[in-house]
Amino acid sequence: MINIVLFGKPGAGKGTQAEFLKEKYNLTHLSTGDIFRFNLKNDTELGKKARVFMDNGELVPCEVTTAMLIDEVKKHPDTAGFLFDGYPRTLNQAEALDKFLPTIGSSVTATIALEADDEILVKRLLERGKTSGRADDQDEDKIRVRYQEYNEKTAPLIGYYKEQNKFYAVDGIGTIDQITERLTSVIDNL
Ligand SMILES: Nc1ncnc2c1ncn2[C@@H]1O[C@H](COP(=O)(O)OP(=O)(O)O)[C@@H](O)[C@H]1O
Repeated sequence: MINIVLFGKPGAGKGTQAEFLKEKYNLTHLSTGDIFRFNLKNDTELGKKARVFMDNGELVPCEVTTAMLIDEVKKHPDTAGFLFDGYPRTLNQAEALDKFLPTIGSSVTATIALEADDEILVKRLLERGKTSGRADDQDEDKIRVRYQEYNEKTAPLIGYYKEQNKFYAVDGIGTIDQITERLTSVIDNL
């Protein structure tokens, strides 16, 4: 089983690249943002718990997120592997994943970061906000909160995965194809 964590700041292109990678490597794509948005739209219990955090650009509490992620993983017992997109986003979540995956005989294979400059990303998100209908993409203040969350809570994961020799970074600026190419060359050499 191959498990890839796609890592990057909001707007770095994780979702776009995940669409290509999941086809190429036959992976199950789990996007916590997409799962939360689905639950928000359908007004589920989970959606009710997540809404206020998401609308403000804050992270949803780890207990809620991890329980949801584990449930999703368990729905795919026969998969060739997972492409985690948006999870883990805190050290607590990374540790939870490292505890859980061995219970299904697996582990994180690699974490690959899409790197890009904040100012470019903020512009991309505001552009996306015009068509995506995502409340968290339409307001620059909320976008800034997401970057603050990233810097405080998510950036420390780089060190966590480097210590395990599982961290790779690729340049996230270029055409979609160029970036897919960079990601596949990392994965093919794992
Ligand atoms: N692993 C996570 N832990 C906590 N909250 C999360 C997680 N993944 C997604 N969320 C919530 O969903 C929102 C949108 O997620 P996502 O679409 O991945 O955002 P982004 O475009 O900012 O990368 C986040 O701002 C956060 O509120």
